[in-house]
Amino acid sequence: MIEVKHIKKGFGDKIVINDVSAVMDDGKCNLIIGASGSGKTVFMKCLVGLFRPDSGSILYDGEDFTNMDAAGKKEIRKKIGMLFQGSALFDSLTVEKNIQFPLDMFTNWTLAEKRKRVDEVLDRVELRDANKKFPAEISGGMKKRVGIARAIVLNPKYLFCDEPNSGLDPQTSLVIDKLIKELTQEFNITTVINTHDMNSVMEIGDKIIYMYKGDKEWEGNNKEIIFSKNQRLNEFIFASDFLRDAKDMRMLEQTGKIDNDRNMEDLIR
Ligand SMILES: Nc1ncnc2c1ncn2[C@@H]1O[C@H](COP(=O)(O)OP(=O)(O)OP(=O)(O)O)[C@@H](O)[C@H]1O
Repeated sequence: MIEVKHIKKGFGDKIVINDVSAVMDDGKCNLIIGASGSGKTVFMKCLVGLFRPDSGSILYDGEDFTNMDAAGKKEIRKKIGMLFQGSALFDSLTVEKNIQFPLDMFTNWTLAEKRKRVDEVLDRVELRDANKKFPAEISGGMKKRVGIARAIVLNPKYLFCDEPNSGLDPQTSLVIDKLIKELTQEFNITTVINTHDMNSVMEIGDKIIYMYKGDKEWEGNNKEIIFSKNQRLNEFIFASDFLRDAKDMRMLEQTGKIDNDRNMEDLIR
């Protein structure tokens, strides 16, 4: 569990994160959503220690990360996996060397042990036989899988994903979302995801935190979001007429006012 308590972060006299508190749950996909510039990336960077908040604290399973010394922070960082936007693979390294990289950095394992672990995670993300390929030789979806394999190779307790679906088609995005959700549940990882993708919000949003101009404007899950009366959230999520109609239909459906078994042909005839 990650607890965020009253963090503030600004640059010069511009406040970017304004007294935000939140809890990121174990075994859950915790999504941060919000318009461009609302502070999602700065928030995530505060969480992983790339930015130091101006005030407030961040606790990793009860340990105060914000005020730890460098050695303590390094120990927490070893438990963090990161999936970067655009996968951020090393182009000159093969798939297996990319995945092996964190093992080279953080373990004293033998080469045989590292290879075994790389094969295990490649198998888990369903990328068997891709070991010797270079990033340029694989698709965007496969690159994401390699990024995920690298992020989980050290068995992280916490997983951060920055826009995991950027650049992917809707179907591949769903497959990647499903994989992240499965891994989160399987290994009881505290997963934090920055996303703009409304499919992800609806599919894997166990907890959704909506940021608006540096404030936490709304928090809930993918069932509650349909019924939210928060106007800013609704304007953000259901931006088009089509999505507004879809929301209305879903609400009617969930409140039992639409019979799902009705014969649609009768209705439109
Ligand atoms: N290092 C920095 N120095 C100064 N201002 C910054 C810095 N990083 C971010 N900002 C400002 O903080 C605000 C929030 O930026 P942030 O990148 O967190 O937004 P975001 O919600 O992640 O947007 P997007 O969805 O476009 O990635 C922006 O106004 C940005 O210009």
